[in-house]
Amino acid sequence: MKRPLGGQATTPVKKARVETPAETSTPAVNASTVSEIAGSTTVAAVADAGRKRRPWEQQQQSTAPSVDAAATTSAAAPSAALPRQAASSHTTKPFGHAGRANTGPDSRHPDSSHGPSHPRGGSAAGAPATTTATTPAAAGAATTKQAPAQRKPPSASVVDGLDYRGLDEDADADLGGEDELEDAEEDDQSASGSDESDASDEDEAHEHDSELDGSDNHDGAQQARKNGKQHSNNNNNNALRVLPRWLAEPKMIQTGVTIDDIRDRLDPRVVRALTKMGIQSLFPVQASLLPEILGSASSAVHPGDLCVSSPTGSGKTMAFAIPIVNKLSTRVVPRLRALILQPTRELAAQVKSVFDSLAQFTPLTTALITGQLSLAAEQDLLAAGAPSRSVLADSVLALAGNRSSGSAQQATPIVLCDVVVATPGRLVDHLNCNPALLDHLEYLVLDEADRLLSQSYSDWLPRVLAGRTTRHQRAAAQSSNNASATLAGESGGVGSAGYGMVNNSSSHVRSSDPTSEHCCDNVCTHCAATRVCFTAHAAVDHAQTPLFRHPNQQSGENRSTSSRLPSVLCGSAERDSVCQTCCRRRGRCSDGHGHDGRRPGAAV
Ligand SMILES: Nc1ncnc2c1ncn2[C@@H]1O[C@H](COP(=O)(O)OP(=O)(O)OP(=O)(O)O)[C@@H](O)[C@H]1O
Repeated sequence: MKRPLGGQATTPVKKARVETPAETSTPAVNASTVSEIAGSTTVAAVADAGRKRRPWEQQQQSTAPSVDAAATTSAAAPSAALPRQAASSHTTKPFGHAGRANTGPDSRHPDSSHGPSHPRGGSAAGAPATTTATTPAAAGAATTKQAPAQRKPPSASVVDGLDYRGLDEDADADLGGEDELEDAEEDDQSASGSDESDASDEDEAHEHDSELDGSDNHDGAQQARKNGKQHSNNNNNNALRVLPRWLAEPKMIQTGVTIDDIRDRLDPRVVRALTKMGIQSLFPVQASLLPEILGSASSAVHPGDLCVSSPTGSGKTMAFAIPIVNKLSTRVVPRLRALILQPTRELAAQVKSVFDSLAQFTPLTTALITGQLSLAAEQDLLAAGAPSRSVLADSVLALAGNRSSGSAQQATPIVLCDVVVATPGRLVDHLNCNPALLDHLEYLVLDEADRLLSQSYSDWLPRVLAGRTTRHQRAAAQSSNNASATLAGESGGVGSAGYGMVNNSSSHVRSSDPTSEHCCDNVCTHCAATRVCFTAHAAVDHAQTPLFRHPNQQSGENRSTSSRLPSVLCGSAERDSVCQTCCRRRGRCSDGHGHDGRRPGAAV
């Protein structure tokens, strides 16, 4: 019974494809993209509806359309093969355009909060369901002029759940901002017309839905802009801004960086270890960090504090382990120069194995201090570096004059391992036994920093800072050269005078100033791949914690010159793989995780 209609509808579709290749490419893309979401059956309905309008559209251009003609055309759209829902939509909508608008967005967005604005089934009499369709002439014009343009952007932009129409169409007007985050916030405010608290789930969903519901309005806004009279940023943002700028325009970093690209800055023994480990190219977080850190190390300018936040498994451990091993591999006298703190024993053991692998061709040793052994046994590890190196340890101790070779006890044990991976509680135990434990510390890594700082037991942090202070004061008192004078003037430097990098304040601002854009450059990495923001905005949060503040530093002191702790700070947890500043500003995490807006480390 419906077969003739269906047959009539099918034929023009194929003809349309042949006659206008440029136009047929758009429905083809539309069908393929929608099919991923709506399924092939619905796609056929959508595609057929679009194509079957063409004969009618041509008629619309030559003669004034009537409601009857439109109804007849739309009634011809569904074929017997179409699903009931699709057929119903086309039957009740007087115009193919309205029918498609009802079917398309609904099928693309299962949650479809805009559904009520397009009542499913409409009126039995075929009353227009949208404003566009209430005036036949206007509807005809809109259909013939807007249908091809309208199909392309929504289907291409929403298929992955993201909308980039603003980028494609308004790049000239929207890309002028300097502070992306601030711009995004302003955009949000201008779009919603209210304060930050309005940028909640509901508001964002409303924005999105409004964008999709008002596809006709969207086209109208496009047309208005093309007329050139309403070309202002505000209007564009109101019409097209769906995603915040920081999410729609992630910073892109160079990919495909290989070990060969940084080979000249790596110790050959480290390269050999990496090759043996099967690492040939760098993960994005490594490609972003390693050139920065290694370059600074080779030029004897310390990179300063770094705060990195990236998802679990993205390669952060290597990102800080490679430069540390590379730098320490040339040391002469073994001393504890790198301390990596982990929230759990298991994580500590994993990181130790990474350091062992990386340093396997170097004399560096790594000790695991997690409380799994007795305190005395761990002290032996620290003193010997490794059991196999006890002879060397004795020799060095003898040279140092701390004890004669073979003596049973020492007053102040010297730590001869180069790297210590510890849990905070056990570290404090050792600090109690040996206040000079961190005397030679150059690198402090707080891995999983948010977990470390959120632990109820956080006494370790002032103890570590106190250890730095002791060393700092001792260096200032014992030496009067420039380096130590600089140390005395700097609050927070734990680097020894021999390291020679804490006295170049200008070079420190670049990466130790958590508010600088360069800091963002250092750590904004995976956004493009994961569509989540984990930028250096988090660094601002971390920097506001006491972690970066020297005990003698006043709260109002300039952070860029005070946070001279030569460290690489990697903080991450799955919950915090989204920029927390953005979370607070948006009222939620962009990945759907809840966030209480509490500053990381606030409990400290
Ligand atoms: N450049 C690389 N090439 C190949 N594999 C790598 C590379 N970097 C790291 N890996 C591997 O990827 C895995 C995850 O790396 P890693 O543990 O460093 O990630 P992570 O971000 O530190 O994770 P977590 O947040 O759990 O600490 C490890 O098995 C590691 O060996």
